Amino acid sequence: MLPEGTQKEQIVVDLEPGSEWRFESEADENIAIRVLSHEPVFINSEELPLATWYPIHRYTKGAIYSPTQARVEVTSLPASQYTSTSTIHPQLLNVHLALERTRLLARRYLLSSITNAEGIQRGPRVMVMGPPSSGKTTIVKNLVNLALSSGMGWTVGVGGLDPSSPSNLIPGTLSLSTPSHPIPTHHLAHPFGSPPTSTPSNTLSADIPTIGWWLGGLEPSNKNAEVWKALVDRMGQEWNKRCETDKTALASGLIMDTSSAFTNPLLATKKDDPKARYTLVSQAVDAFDIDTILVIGHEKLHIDLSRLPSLQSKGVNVVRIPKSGGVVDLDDQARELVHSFQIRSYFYGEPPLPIEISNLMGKMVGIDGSLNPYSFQIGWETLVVLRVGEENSAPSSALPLGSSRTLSPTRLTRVDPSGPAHVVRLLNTVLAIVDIKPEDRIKSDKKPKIEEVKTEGEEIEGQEEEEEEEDMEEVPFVEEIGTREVLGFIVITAIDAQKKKYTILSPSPGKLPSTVAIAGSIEWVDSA
Ligand SMILES: Nc1ncnc2c1ncn2[C@@H]1O[C@H](COP(=O)(O)OP(=O)(O)OP(=O)(O)O)[C@@H](O)[C@H]1O
Repeated sequence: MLPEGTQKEQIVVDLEPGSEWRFESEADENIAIRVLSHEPVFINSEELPLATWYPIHRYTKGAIYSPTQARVEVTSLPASQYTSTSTIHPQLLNVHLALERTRLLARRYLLSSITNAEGIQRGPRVMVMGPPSSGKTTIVKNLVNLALSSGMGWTVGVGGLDPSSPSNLIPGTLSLSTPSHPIPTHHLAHPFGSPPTSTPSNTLSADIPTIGWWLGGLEPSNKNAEVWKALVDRMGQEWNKRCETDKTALASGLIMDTSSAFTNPLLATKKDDPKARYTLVSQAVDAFDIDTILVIGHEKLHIDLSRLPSLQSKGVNVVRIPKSGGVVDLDDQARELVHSFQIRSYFYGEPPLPIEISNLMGKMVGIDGSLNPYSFQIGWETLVVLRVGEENSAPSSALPLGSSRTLSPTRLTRVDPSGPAHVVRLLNTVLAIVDIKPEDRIKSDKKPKIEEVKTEGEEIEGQEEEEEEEDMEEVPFVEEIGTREVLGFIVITAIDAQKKKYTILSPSPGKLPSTVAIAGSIEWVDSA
């Protein structure tokens, strides 16, 4: 706080027409921005409100774009900041206008049966591809925000096929969300807004309905390719189901972020079809009926995809757009930090406004509230922890000579916490909770013990008295539950091997919606 009577010097950034002010805020740099002039100014195509402070939390990287001459005030200048007139906004606007035209024609067809020369009957379905740190997420966000700001009432679907930068859930998840208002860029936790499950309703970013599917890893690989395919198929079915009943969603279309692993032509190529290329790209195109692929920068990828027979036969339009000069190359440490932030804000809600910003004079945009996560103990036998996929089964070399594996690639393995290796592996593990219906149970003599979870850290009644030891190896559920949409996430924060109990962190109090959880390779330790 400044001593009374001292006037803090006003810091003003003047923006030339068509320029952007780029910033990278560091660990101790929380800033706020407000627009002083009457011309519109945008952050990732979300218009900043006039004369209202817009907070930007530490570690955020981004750019403020102004199509005309404009002035913004900042509370302090981050160490790394500059203005540039080389922006890709005009190209993004061109792409947006083409998509908007498709949406309008689709809506006329769907609502009034007015046909068009091109035979457009539904909105655009776009997939954005590019190498790591090429600006994929930023471009998706801009295109979504441009559509949501158009005043046409679109409800564009946002597909997250990049589990390392999940649209608005936890790293390791594939997601589908349908925002109805422009998505803000005030912190790096949720690039596409916060899921309603983790944040109370508010005025700025939350309340974005989101469905998630758990890969449990940060990218598709040859090892998890079959699980990935099953998840993507399910996502595609979900999207198509929605479009069958919701004409606005069908006309609004879908914009999809993808993993940078998609740029690897040999990803998921199998020995029995060695010539197959971009297998997972073709599969995603099929699952979502994608009609346009935007390739950022990468010339070879653009040519490869333009010539790919599976895409050519479907008439997929492959368009190359330039990479923004402002995109920041994120190293492993920065990525880990983002993941940790994302998981933390899933449980604790949006970070509170830093003191240096919350004390500002003048209007401030509405911000999300924090959450009160909840910790409790649950018995090993009560919480059934499973893993999905071949990765978790014994290596082929361990099989008897001459025999080959006939196991399903999406098979379930139950984690037996009594094995010392498992206990160590489960500590700090993020688990996805899956819904179990009565018909998912495989009938067996020994029934799985699925209990109600008691809250407030109480003992789970009756557990100690249980005489018959359950077979911890047995998976009492159909395989399909492993690739089902998830209900939420928990973290195992401690393990008591003597009492055979896990301590669990859950985003909200009350009993768990299900006691069947899927583990992956995502871990989290709260270091905030
Ligand atoms: N024009 C810009 N000015 C400043 N920063 C930018 C600009 N465009 C993107 N960034 C920042 O660069 C970083 C990387 O961009 P982004 O996350 O969009 O890339 P990506 O290709 O999706 O990355 P990933 O490899 O994680 O999938 C992000 O922090 C983003 O905010």
